[in-house]
Amino acid sequence: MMQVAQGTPIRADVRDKLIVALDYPSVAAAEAAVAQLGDVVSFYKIGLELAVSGGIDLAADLIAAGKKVFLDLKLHDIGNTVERATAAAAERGFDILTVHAYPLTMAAAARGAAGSKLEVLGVTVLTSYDDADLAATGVAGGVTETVRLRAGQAREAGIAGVICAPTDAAMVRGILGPHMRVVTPGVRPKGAAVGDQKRIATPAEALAAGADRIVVGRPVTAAEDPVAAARAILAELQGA
Ligand SMILES: O=C(O)c1cc(=O)[nH]c(=O)n1[C@@H]1O[C@H](COP(=O)(O)O)[C@@H](O)[C@H]1O
Repeated sequence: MMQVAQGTPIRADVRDKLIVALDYPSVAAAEAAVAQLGDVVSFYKIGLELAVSGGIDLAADLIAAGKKVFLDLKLHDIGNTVERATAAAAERGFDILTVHAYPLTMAAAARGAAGSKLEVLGVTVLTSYDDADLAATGVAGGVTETVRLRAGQAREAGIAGVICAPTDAAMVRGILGPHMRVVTPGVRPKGAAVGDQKRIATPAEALAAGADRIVVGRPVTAAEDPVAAARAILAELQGA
């Protein structure tokens, strides 16, 4: 990895590769984080905790401020419900929406997003799962086999791409080819607390394996200095 000197400006295309997960218990806490991160971060994720706490409406303010916004609801329901919820997310101007990578769910989301800029990403196997966790759900194959199957099904469904662990990214990139999206959570800078993640890699490793973007939560949001943490990750991505 090339070292990027401290203070080197981060290119806009590199900035968009870091998606910071706003996993906060209130809109006020999320707004404070966004204000603190300022121009350093250009892409945010609104996930379950913030959405349940009234955070979906925060997207309009973020979009008005020129940020990109990822709505992480990991939808999985009957086709009609998924299609309509996806169309509603597209209408609200989100850039990314997640669904679980089941064929009928992905196909319904593809219909809901048709004609919009919304990128639907299929969650293959959660980064907090290992082979034993997956087996406990009744899925027959291991993590690698299941990610391989679901990545192929995402391609068939005509959605924009997938969410996978950085440790799966090289295999997934091989299945999806150069034009579909590969987005990886489970990213930990060297020395960062791992928490409940099980299949992890560093920001530079994720990019080298073929990820377009990485999703990072606690290594930024729980850092003593979130701005410095985000800058360090961006410098690592720029040097990768
Ligand atoms: O869809 C996701 O974003 C997601 C999928 C996955 O397999 N694993 C995963 O951690 N995520 C999300 O990515 C973020 C990771 O947060 P940290 O572990 O704090 O970096 C959380 O908001 C998770 O909900």
